Amino acid sequence: MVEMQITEPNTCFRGCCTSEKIPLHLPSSSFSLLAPIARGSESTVYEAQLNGERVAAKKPILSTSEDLDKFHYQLQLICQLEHPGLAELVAAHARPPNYIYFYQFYESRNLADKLHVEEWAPAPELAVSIALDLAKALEYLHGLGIIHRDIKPSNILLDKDLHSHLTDFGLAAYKKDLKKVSAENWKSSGKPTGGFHKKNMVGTLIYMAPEILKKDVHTEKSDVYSFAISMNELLTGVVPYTDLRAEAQAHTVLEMTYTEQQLIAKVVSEGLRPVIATPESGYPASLITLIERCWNPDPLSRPSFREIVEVLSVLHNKLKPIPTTKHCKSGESGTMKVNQYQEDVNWYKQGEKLGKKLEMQDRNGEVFTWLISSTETYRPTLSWGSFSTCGRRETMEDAHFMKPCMFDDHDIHAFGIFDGHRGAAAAEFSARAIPAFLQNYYRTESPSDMLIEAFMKTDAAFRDELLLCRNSKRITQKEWHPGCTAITALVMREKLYVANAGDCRAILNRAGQPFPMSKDHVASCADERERVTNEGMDVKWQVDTWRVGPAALQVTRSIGDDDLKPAVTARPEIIETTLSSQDKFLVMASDGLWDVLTNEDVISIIKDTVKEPGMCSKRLATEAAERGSKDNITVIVVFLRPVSTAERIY
Ligand SMILES: Nc1ncnc2c1ncn2[C@@H]1O[C@H](COP(=O)(O)OP(=O)(O)OP(=O)(O)O)[C@@H](O)[C@H]1O
Ligand SMILES: [Mn+2]
Ligand SMILES: [Mn+2]
Repeated sequence: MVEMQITEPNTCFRGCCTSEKIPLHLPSSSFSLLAPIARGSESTVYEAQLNGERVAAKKPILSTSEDLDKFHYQLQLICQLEHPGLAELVAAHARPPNYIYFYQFYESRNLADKLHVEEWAPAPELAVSIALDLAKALEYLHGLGIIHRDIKPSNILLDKDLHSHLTDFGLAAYKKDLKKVSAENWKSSGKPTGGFHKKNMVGTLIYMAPEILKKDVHTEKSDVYSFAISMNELLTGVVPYTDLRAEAQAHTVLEMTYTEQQLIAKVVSEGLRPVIATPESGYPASLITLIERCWNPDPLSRPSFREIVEVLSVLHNKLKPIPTTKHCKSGESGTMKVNQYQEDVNWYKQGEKLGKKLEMQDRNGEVFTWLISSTETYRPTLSWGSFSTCGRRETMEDAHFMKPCMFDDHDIHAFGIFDGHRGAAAAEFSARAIPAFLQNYYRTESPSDMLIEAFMKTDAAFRDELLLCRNSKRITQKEWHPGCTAITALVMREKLYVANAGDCRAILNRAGQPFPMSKDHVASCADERERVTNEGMDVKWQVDTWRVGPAALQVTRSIGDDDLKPAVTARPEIIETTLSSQDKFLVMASDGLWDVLTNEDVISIIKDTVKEPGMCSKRLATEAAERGSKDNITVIVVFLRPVSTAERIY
């Protein structure tokens, strides 16, 4: 216990904080900060010496006068507290230039580290006694009219006898002061621990009551909810939702992941809760029932801490010590590590190899009439460029190709974008195979047929190749079914054909207006949903949208995805049009762009960008990333009219 000398007048710099117990200003010689223990977004906690004793020094980052006001508010509040279940403030320094809280040092770390770093599994009677300590402390706080607002295992400190002490009063406030706070204010004032700071969001979010996630005002009952989530974590040893949550985003494919937004939605509207402790683990049913009551969606149905203390006290008296059991660690869920399945397959190369095979086939010198120059007089003048970025994703699964002057003809050009899911394999393969097929399928009836053939044949070839690799054990994972969406534009003299399967998109700037050259094939589109269902594949609303089959694919057409064939077809939809001088440029992109930019946005962004297709592509991708796109982004811009040098140079 640290014995403190108090120098009068014992107040903070402003004179608003007073205490009879602890000093509020200290000679600088009396303390020294040693190593930092924890760095939060709003404060750093140090191991420190105060008059020769070991303490924890919490130094908040105070950069605005608001922060200073908050410090004084918090200090006044903490000075009122005295309870064995709360971390004990032994001194404070509340004068410039130093604003520091000094707490008694609790040596057995915080409950989160204890559970997840140390993998500590307390015997049931110890877990119940920790819960009881905590419930008593909260009953005490609520009795003073104070709401803690940040109950979570990392704010529960254990002393050497494993008694718990609630700390971190950074968000604690008198209930009377909270009433007036509007949702908006709260959102910004609760920035650091309150969790609306993106970086820290998840850690705290999972303890927040549904009404808080809906931005209602905190009440005692929201503390009850956070208490329940924390106690269940103590009983199970599992971080809430880690069985569901993983790093990757549920995007085109739902890879068992829950993004933050989706988690909120589920907790709020579907009553999702962490997996609850089971009676087999040695906990009495009444404790499990109590937790369920405490995380009831309706705050009014949750018990008060007075009642919780009653129930826990009875339990505590009843529980006989039983041997400790080791927690079962939650499994490595989530992101598929595709690279582990396929070590030495280069899918670009596989696609190229296919092209070589096709070239060797006999062409017979046959040329179809549609390949012969038409009599139309209009000819677009093309210039093209592309840009692609991994964006915020860890892996790049987009691929593309640009093939000008096909068939050695200056008036025939092709461009394609492929957006992979469940790995990049299908996208990389298709980016080489599609142009190869186009080169070799001119004996079809029409350019549209040629495009359809190219897609269908590429899909078949890719799935064959995958099977081959599986049989030769170059791919070890049986249940790996990579796929990609695909879009390909073919400019043939004055004609433009766009083949699309999936959710990439192409638009023309026609007379200044966006002119769609493709339709998104996603399960949220009723026609597509019906088509897939008729093919005998389930389409269900999952997490955030309609999704296809067990793989929960968001798109309804793709190359690959052999677990979903034939319902998720590779057959593209073709849109064709005749180009005229009205048509300024074509923009094609993967959904990473269209997720955040409308067709109109795209047209207007190019309008004020240097008229160089590569730069336009880059500008669009950058803009999309800035607007929050979380996906890979690939853009191809094709100007269809001569661009003046003045504009090019800018
Ligand atoms: N009195 C103490 N004794 C030992 N360790 C402490 C003490 N106070 C804090 N810590 C350690 O520092 C960590 C952060 O403390 P605290 O929650 O008060 O800071 P914070 O900056 O508000 O954190 P947060 O990121 O939750 O907002 C605790 O989880 C604990 O590991
Ligand atoms: Mn904390
Ligand atoms: Mn905090």
